[in-house]
Amino acid sequence: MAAAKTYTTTELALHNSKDNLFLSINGKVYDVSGFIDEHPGGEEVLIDEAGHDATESFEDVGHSEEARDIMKRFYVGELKLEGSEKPKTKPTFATTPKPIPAVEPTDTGSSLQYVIAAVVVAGCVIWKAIS
Ligand code: HEM
Repeated sequence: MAAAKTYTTTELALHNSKDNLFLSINGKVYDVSGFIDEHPGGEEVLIDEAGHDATESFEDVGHSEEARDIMKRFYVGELKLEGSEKPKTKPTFATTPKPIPAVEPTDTGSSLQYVIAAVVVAGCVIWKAIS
């Protein structure tokens, strides 16, 4: 089997017309020119993503396993990132980390100490009273 062709984002962007429509999903490049009319989600969404990295929009739709199988038929190569580009892959968690709330020092500890002391004192008093 021939080695997969590698496409830069610039090369990918050249395949942006309806009859020559490439897009990239999770670092792989697909030629979906022949699938536009069959796409259950309609042709518009594919045309909108023509020549682009469509990972986010593809994953946002929540495509089925069947869709991912169909996709393999259109695989033409790998996306090569240029310069400072970051790879787009399926985010399995929120990409913006939530700030971890700072643990504010509370006086819960010291009030608990007062409660324990009060219980001990009360226990002693009761024990004295009944003995
Ligand atoms: C090779 C690429 C793609 C393939 C093989 C593919 C295949 C499919 C299939 C089989 C479905 C039917 C539902 C399912 O089985 O999940 C579907 C629905 C859909 N697809 Fe795609 N798709 C591709 C790319 C995209 C892209 C890039 C978008 C961009 C937004 C997109 C948007 C949608 C939408 C909006 C639906 C309709 C979902 C619904 O009605 O619930 N698809 N696609």
